[in-house]
Amino acid sequence: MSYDLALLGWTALRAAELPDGTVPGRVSRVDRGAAEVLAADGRHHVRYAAHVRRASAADPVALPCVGDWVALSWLPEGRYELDEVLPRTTAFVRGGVSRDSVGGLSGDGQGQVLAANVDVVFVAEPSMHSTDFADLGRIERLVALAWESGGTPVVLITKSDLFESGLADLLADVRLAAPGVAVHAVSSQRGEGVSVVREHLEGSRTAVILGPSGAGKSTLVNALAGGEVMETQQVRAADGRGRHTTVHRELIPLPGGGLLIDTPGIRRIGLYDMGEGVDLVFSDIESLAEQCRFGDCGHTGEPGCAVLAALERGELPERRLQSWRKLQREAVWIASRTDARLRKEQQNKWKIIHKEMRRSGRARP
Ligand SMILES: Nc1nc2c(ncn2[C@@H]2O[C@H](COP(=O)(O)OP(=O)(O)OP(=O)(O)O)[C@@H](O)[C@H]2O)c(=O)[nH]1
Ligand SMILES: [Zn+2]
Repeated sequence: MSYDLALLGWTALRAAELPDGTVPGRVSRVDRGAAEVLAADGRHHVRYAAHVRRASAADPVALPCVGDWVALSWLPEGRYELDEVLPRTTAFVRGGVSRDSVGGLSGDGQGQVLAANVDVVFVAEPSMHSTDFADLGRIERLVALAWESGGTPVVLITKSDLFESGLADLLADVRLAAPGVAVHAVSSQRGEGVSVVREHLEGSRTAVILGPSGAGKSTLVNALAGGEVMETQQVRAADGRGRHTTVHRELIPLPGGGLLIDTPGIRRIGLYDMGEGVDLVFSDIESLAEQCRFGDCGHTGEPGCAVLAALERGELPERRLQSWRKLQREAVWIASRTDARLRKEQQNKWKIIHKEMRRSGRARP
């Protein structure tokens, strides 16, 4: 069994970063301390080299994750070992804070990479869901998250068949909420817009689909995969063998080209991983704010406030301003949590250094 690495997204740029004497592979799944890796000569279950384990213990961000390109070394005992995680071009990092089992926040969190080397981030929002219409605020959050990862967001208004009458207006509103982002209407049920989604995956790009439960993500994945979410003949180089059994895979090569990453972590990803993406998704308000007379303008009635002026002229929707304020409050809070963690780390580091200094001082004759 073999894989065509180009169809898994391997590029000349990445090849230049591969250490001599190793072979490349892409992580399709991780288990504790081991990964499933797709390589030119097949699929391998590999353990991490000692230096990878050490680096990961010091900083969880160094842990291999789904989507990573890695260098494999052949060991004398006849198996591969994961020797290095190649530089990531993009990453979804759950940093600083993490959600605990009851959905609250636990402050002990350390950065954790949920998926790497994701080129395209589809943000799926149903045109209509139960009695609700598309939630623009949620789109803004997820687009911010997408920017933060380094990937390119693409908004998909799903289930477009349910809201045909208002679709044009809705798309216009969504385009205002996500400046500079491609916005498409999709109906997996009717097969409309699916080919546009596929176009974003051309060139063997890797994507994730974010969105609320019931947005139609799974239905869209099946539409993209042509009904079966499994490896296909096309991705596996011809090897004369038939299709093999479906294995739970989190990196899914699609028959039409391109790959999807679908993991529980990515499905649960939410607000708490946004960081500076907020500035990008609200670039219109940010640039208005730069025109305010006072550098520290709070946009609450100060003279010469460009933000409120735009609001009065009807150029800035009230909803969007509120959304921005809300996200900013949350971002500040998250930043303060993260900083608290950093401060603590710094303090610990200094404690160790001081201890060392005292020790070496005592040791002196
Ligand atoms: N009318 C209509 N219904 C759709 C469309 N796509 C999906 N649905 C329906 O919406 C419901 C939810 O779809 P799913 O694909 O399971 O949604 P999901 O986003 O994967 O949901 P989770 O797995 O909970 O995250 C199902 O009943 C689908 O049949 C569509 O294009 N039009
Ligand atoms: Zn202002």
